[in-house]
Formats: sequence, C-alpha cells, structure tokens
Amino acid sequence: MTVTEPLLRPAHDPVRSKKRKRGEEPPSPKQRKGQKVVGINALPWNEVSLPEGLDDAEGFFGLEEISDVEIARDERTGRVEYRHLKPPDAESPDDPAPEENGWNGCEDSESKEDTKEDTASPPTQPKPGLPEPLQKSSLNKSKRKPSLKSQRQLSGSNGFEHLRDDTDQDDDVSAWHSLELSSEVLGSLAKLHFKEPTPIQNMAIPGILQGQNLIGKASTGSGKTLAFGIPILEHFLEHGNFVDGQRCKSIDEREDPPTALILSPTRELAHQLSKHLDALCSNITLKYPHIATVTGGLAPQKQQRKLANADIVVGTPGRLWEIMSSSKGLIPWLRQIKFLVLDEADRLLTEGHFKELEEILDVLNKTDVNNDQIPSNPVLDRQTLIFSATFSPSLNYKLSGHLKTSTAASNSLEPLLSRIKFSTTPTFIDASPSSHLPTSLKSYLCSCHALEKDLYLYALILTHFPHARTLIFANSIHAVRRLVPFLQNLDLHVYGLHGQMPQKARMRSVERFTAGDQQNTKNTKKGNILVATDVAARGLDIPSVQAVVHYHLPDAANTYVHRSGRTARKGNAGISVLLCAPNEVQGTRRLVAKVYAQIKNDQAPAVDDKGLQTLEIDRSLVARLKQRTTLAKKIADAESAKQTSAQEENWIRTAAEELGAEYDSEEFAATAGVKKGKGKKRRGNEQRMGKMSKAEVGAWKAELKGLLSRRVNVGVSERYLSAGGIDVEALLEEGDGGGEFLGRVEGL
Ligand SMILES: Nc1ncnc2c1ncn2[C@@H]1O[C@H](COP(=O)(O)OP(=O)(O)OP(=O)(O)O)[C@@H](O)[C@H]1O
Repeated sequence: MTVTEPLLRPAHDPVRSKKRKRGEEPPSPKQRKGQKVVGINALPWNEVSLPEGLDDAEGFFGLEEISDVEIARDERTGRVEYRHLKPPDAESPDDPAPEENGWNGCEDSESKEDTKEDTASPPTQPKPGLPEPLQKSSLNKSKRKPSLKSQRQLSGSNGFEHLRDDTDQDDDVSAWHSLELSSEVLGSLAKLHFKEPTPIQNMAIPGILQGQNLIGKASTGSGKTLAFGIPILEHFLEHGNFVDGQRCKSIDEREDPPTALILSPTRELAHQLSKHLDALCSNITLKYPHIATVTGGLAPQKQQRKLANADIVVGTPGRLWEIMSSSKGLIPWLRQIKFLVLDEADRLLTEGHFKELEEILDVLNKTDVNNDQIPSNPVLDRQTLIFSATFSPSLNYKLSGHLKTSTAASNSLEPLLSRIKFSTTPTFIDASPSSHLPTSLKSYLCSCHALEKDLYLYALILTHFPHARTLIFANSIHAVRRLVPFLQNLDLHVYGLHGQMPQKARMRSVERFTAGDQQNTKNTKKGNILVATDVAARGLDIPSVQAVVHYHLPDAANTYVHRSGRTARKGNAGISVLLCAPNEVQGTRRLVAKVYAQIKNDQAPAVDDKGLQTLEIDRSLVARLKQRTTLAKKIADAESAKQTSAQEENWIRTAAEELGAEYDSEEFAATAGVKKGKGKKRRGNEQRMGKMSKAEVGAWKAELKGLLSRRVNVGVSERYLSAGGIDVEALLEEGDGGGEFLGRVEGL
C-alpha cells in the first residue's frame, strides 16, 4: 500500500494510512530501488504549521504529516515496514535532502523540526549562489558541496542567523589548530566566523578529547556551550554509526545509543543549546547528528519519537524523566551515553530542581550485569562534564547576608562532587578566576522610592537607553503580567516571558525580542524590551542585549551574575542597573560586592562596593513623566481587572452550572467585594478598576496619547549642558514621532 496524500499524525495518535488516489501510478520498481525500508520514526515527518492563534491548544501543536510512504508487511516476520518513495529531486524546496549519492533512506529531519518549531517567522530560504565553503577551505580535503539542509539549519530566527555563511571567504581558523580538531569541525568554525577558541574552550577541549571528566567555570557569554559541544561532535564523527560515510540508523533505532545527554535547567536554554549545536554542525552534511530536544510545554509523544532517533539528547530534567520513566527501553539505551553534561550545574543541583535530576542520575548510573549491550557499570564508560559561571557557595547568599540553601561547605565543589558519580576525579578548570562577571559590563544602582519603581523604570528607559535591546527582570509572574501592558501603553515595544505562558508563546516572545531591531528599531528608532522572570536569567544568548534592568532585586548574588550576564557577551559593552528602594541599598551593595570581590580559594569575600556605581536620574525630569506613567498604569489595571473578573465570573458560572446551582452575577459582584482578609484592598481596587466604563478608559487613552505625542520639557539648565551630560544634538533634533524624551547621558 502506498500513501501519496499527506498522512497526518496527531502527536498522540498512532499512524493511520490512506489509500493511493484513484488513477495514481503505483511506485515503479525504479522508484523503490535503493530506498531502504525504515522504522516509522526514521521517516521524514513534517510538522503541520498551524494558524498563529491556535498556539499549542489541545495538543494540536506538534501535528505532523508525511506523504509518499509505502507500507508493507513482511510475510515472513509479519512486521510492518515503511519505505519513503519520494526521490530527492522531487522533495519540496522546504525539505531538501542531501544532494549526493541519491536519497538516504535513513535520514530524518529532527534538527530541522526543532528549528521550525521555534520559529514564528518563515525560515529564510538558502541564498542562491551561496559560496561553497568546503571547496574554498584550505582545511577541508573533501570537495563535497554543502547540502541545502545544512544551509537551512542555520536559517530562521534562532539567534544564529548572524553567523550564517554570507561571505565569499572562509575565515582563517588556524588559531584552532593546536586543539587538533577534525576538518569537518574546523570547516564549521570557519563558517561561523569563530576565528579563535575562547579561553574556556582552549582550556577544556583538549582534556575532554583525552577522556577527562571536567568541571568548567567561566563567566557568562564566554562560549561554554562549544567547550563541551566540540568534543561531543568530534566523538560522534569518530564513533557514530555510519554506512558508506553517511549517518545511518537501523530499523530498530534503539540499537544505536546516543553519544551525549545534555541537561539544562530551563526550556529556553535547552532549545538554545540544540540550536547552538545545530550551528556547530553547519559544515557536516551526510554525517549530521540527530539532535533531540526534550522539554516541557511541547507534545511528549513527538519528543519520544525524536528521542528514539537521537545522537545527542538535550533536555530539561522534568520532561526527560517523565518520558524516561514511562518508556521501558529508554533507560538501558540512555545508560550507554558517552557524555553526560550538566549545563548551569549549580542551578540544576539546587534544592527543588534536584528531584528529577536525581532520579535520572540514579537510573543512568545503575549497574546491570544481565544486559550484554550495556556496560555493567555505565559510569566507568562515560565522561561527565559540568559547566557554569557560578559554582561558589559564597554567591548563594541572599540579600540578608544568609546562605540561601544548605550548600554551606568549606569546599565549593563538595556539594557537586557528592551528588554526581564520576569515573575518575574530575579536573576543575576556571577560565575566569578573578571575576564572575564579564569585564565589559558596567554595573549601576539607581535608588528610588519603592512605590515609584514604575515611574523610574520608564524614566530610565527613556533617558538612558531609548533605542536599546533591554531585558527587565522581575521576581514574580504577576509583575511581568502587569509591567508588559504598562510599558506597552507608553508606546514601547515590549514582550513578556514567564513560566506560566504556553511554550509556543514563550518561544515567540524570545524570537520577537531577538528579531526586534530588524523589525522596528530601524524604522521607528524604538528599543525592544523583554520583561521576564528568572526563567530568562540563565544561559540565554540573545545577540546585542545592551542593558539589563533588575526591576526587582535578584534573590542571590549568583542570580545577579546570571541576569547581568545576558548583556556584555563576547566582549561587547553592556550595562546592568539595579532599581533599589532606599532601604535596600545597603544589602544590595553587599550582595554585589560579593560578585566583584577577588575570589581566592572561595573565601568569603570582603565587603567592597567597587564596580557598582550610582546612577542618578534628574528628579525634575522624572516628575514630568509622572502623568504619563499614572495614566499608563490606570489603563493597564483597568484592562487587566476586566479580564480577571470576566475569567472569574466564567469560572463561577461553569462551576454553578455543574453543581446545578443558580448563579446571579449581580449577587456575585456584590459579595466578591466584601471578602475579608489578605488581599482585600487589592481586590477592592481591582473591582473598582474593573467597573471603569469603556468610555472612561477611552478618555484616559486619548489623554495619554496626547501626552506621548508631546515632547517632554527637559528643562535643561545651563549648568547641566555645560557639564556635558546631555546630548545637545538629540535635544535639538525633531522628535522621533513617538514624542520621546530627548537627551541621553553618555558614557554608560
Ligand atoms: N570561539 C568563539 N568565537 C566567537 N564566538 C563564539 C565562540 N564560541 C562561542 N561563541 C559565541 O559566543 C556566544 C556565547 O556563547 P555561550 O552561549 O556558549 O556562552 P556561555 O558561556 O554558555 O554563557 P552563559 O554562562 O550565559 O550560558 C554565542 O553566541 C556563541 O555563538
């Protein structure tokens, strides 16, 4: 039987076949020839794109289809087999197959799907006439043409598009030669324009290639991902399952264990790690490893399918454990990995996060003498690699000066070492022994009244980085939900990110924030803002984030390091500003001093506010912005209160209907206001705001629009001007159309 129409596979349904269309030719023997019979998971499934509004509703996110599949039953074994009939030249341009040696029936499109899944905008088509880096490269002996697949894997809005091969010349990568990497990997590094290894890469790669276990510390944005990614890829290229030089999986994929399992504390970081590794494979065509990303928020069935075919598994512990514990064959298969990587290890190992990781480590380390395939002690057969920018317990102090967790140990690595089993004592590498933060980062503290943080936040954005890509951190989901519409009402480009958003919306926010300067900054000169909880604090590598604002103070010094590390990456300049109420200033200075203190043998650092400068904002300017922020806040509150009360009412109506009780909306409104106890005032306010009529809110909006269209009188005094703190040209320039505040303090 041949399926020529698309065969749809909902994420949770078994495969159903369709008949060949009437009048359609059965596949010719020629078509069949050379096309291998493969397992269902090795077929090149394509994700069905859904309309934007659907998000991942009701499990439809992850729906996949396939066409031109022949399904046959082996008469001898009774086994159902699959053969994909579409020859490579008939593949759609969106799904090109490797060009050489005909179609490889063993290929899958895991990595492509990962990229697609994370990409709201359509993927960039490969550029016509793209140069042939392999032919030009002096390092590559092979004259193979790069496949369209490898070009596509670098396209799309994944943060790596700036790395795409868009030059006529390969970069000189001779600085990598001492690391003795393969020509494939060197070719990829050339394509990525990574001319030389970063210090952590220089220090970590040789040892890992020699088989060491390793704990690697280096400041944020210093290239830790490739420090472990390169040796993993080298191992895969040397030992992977290749037939005639092509990556191949047998029908029973479980026979080929994956090379590496990489664990990350957040979903965004896991997806980013996959893309980063994908980019590293840009020069590798037929031996391309399958990278499976396993995180919460996406259909588990689809991830299970991807897992079965994976060479490198990247995941968050929660979802990975969910899949592992429900699938019998997976555990012995994963036990055979050659590399176990814990990225952001100090976070993964903190209490609360550790439970599922502990389960995973337990089963991965378990000895099994009854299984021939699995080494009786799997720990001995694998390398364990651990990375972070912060390992020191001294950074785990709260503002109050107490340790946040019970990891108080004389030796900072002790807690780690006690929780993880290594085959041999790991080597500890510290690529930034005297600093936790990138040297190109400037840190500021801006003091304001606790109730005026919104106003100061707005003033800060307008006065200091109106055109920048800015990341604002808040400590609660509620604060993110409140700040996003507040800033949007002030005509700023703002997106939100927190753990209660559907995964697809989370990805979209990061993509839009990342793509922002192409979309709007060029045209409107507006900046681009992401308001996030600490889900964005670790590992996210968004290009050109110029400023980080801590709207709420970080809970510990290491959180400060990771949040601030979203800017000033790869030696670029960046600023980090802490918005602080007067009573918080002292504790904050103490906390940041821990970060800046010289670290020697991980002693408790001396209190030292070196590195943290005070940022003053002219209070008379702030006062002039107050009317705008008051209106923006009132509009945001009214709209959110309306939404909340509609949701609550809906919920109560449904519950009443289910109980067969009568529901009176007026009675509900009356009683809701008289509830006593905590939150009564807030509920009262919400009710009041929810009752605002459309006309009243409309009037506020009109008033705010009027204010935003007028320039703010900066009231610059002669003294201020002569002091050189104000950009006079900007002051005299016509407004940007948005009625923005003019003037900018240089030197931040
Ligand atoms: N050798 C190199 N040359 C130039 N750029 C590089 C090199 N290695 C990595 N990069 C780039 O540097 C950026 C930061 O790398 P990466 O995300 O691995 O940093 P990190 O140390 O893991 O940061 P964090 O601690 O915040 O997770 C990425 O955009 C990556 O592509």
